[in-house]
Amino acid sequence: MANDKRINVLMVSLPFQGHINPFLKLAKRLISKGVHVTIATTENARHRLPKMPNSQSSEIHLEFFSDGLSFDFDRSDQNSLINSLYTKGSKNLSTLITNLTKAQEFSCMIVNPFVPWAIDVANEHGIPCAMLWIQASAVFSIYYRYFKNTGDDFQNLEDPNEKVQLPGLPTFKVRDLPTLMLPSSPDHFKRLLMHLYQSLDKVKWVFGTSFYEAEEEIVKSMVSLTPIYPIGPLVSPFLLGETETNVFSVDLWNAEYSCIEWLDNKPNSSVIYVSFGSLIVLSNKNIENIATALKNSNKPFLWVLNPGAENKEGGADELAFEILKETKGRGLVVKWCQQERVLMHPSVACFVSHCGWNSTLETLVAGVPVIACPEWTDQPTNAVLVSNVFKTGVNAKSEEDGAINAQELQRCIWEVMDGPNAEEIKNRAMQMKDLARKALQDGGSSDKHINQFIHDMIIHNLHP
Ligand SMILES: O=c1ccn([C@@H]2O[C@H](COP(=O)(O)OP(=O)(O)O[C@H]3O[C@H](CO)[C@@H](O)[C@H](O)[C@H]3O)[C@@H](O)[C@H]2O)c(=O)[nH]1
Repeated sequence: MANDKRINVLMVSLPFQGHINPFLKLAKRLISKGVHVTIATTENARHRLPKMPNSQSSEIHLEFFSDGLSFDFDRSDQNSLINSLYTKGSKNLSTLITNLTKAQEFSCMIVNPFVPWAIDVANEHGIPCAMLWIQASAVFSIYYRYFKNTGDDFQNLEDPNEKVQLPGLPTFKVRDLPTLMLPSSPDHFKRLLMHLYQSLDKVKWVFGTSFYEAEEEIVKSMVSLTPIYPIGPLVSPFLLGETETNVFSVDLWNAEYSCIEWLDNKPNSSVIYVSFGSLIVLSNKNIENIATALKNSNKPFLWVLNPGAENKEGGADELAFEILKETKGRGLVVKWCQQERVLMHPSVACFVSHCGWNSTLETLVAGVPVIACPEWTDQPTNAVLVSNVFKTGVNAKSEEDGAINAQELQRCIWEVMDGPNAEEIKNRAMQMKDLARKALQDGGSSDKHINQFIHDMIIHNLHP
């Protein structure tokens, strides 16, 4: 084993876009402070993420291990993927670490929460472990109280309208909680989260991708339990007004650059941007309801109906064609765009979003008001954060079956763009933009947490 005392960090994440990108952003921060970073992800990333930075051209060293499944296995079968990662992926990661540590010593392994078995692998190898929580600190805190059963906070999860009052958070309803803890969620997710929370005593540091000023009360409420240190917003440097010297993000699909030219020809603060992230497959009913709201809103719109939206029912492309015909050139429908550039474009007025955490953080940094249409996992909770904590948008009430309601969406678009509260929402969004940028600047709250982490690793290297 090498005996030099430089700081080498090994990060472990699955190659989903919303999972690996925050790791790449953190890697950039650490590298800028002299830390050497290796990221290990599963082999299928090579095919899944066409724009993955390659090890030769980037300062990040990339390593791959097999998740134990064949190349053509359908990984949307999450139960099989999780099982294979537990039985085979963990062994393959361990072998990789054995080989890597012949040449270098790792001061820390930073793991993605959705691979909790990696915490055990770090422990077996005697490497101090940190976790980068890739969702809102609020979600970390809610799961914590549920999976560690810290009190009687959750009386009746069967009733979506039951109220839940948790420290540091506004009053929630059961329907606003992260869906993975609800009775309707498949057991494999609950087992995974239970394992994660049971393993927390083996984790030396928990970091969040958010920033202190956005979730101050929540962060404070965790101090006496397991503290979470926000080190974000971990978003693209472009959004933060920094120059991007190297590729530090990956994209699932190639972006359609025509969007920016199209936006260039629209008046300031006039366009509704619509996107549901990289995983959600919109039902035809939801596509139709969004289309109706956009048509009746009478404003220009840019809609990302991504390749995933070619849903099992079929017909998303035909529906998109119909919308464009009916709105007579007011809209543009694309399969993928450079979201960060779209959000920073002066023509964009608001974002109709599923409230995936990365998109939510990006809206905070860009100062763009949100109309939240959450679907599952952390999105309902993020939607409440947007409307009741950040106060940078509104939460569109869904129908009883969870579908998007066209009239409600149209009303929310009006509220955010033209209603009596529109100015206040925009002002609040601009305040958050300012706070988000300051957090990562020298001496900002996130910068201090990153410096403290590096300091702790140096001390550990000196006194292992
Ligand atoms: O046309 C597009 C659309 C999206 N994006 C980017 O894709 C990412 C999407 O991430 P996110 O908003 O987090 O959504 P998902 O891809 O759906 O992320 C999954 O993972 C997140 C992190 O765990 C969770 O918060 C979400 O609920 C879950 O669906 C963002 O960085 C966007 O900028 C683009 O670049 N171009």
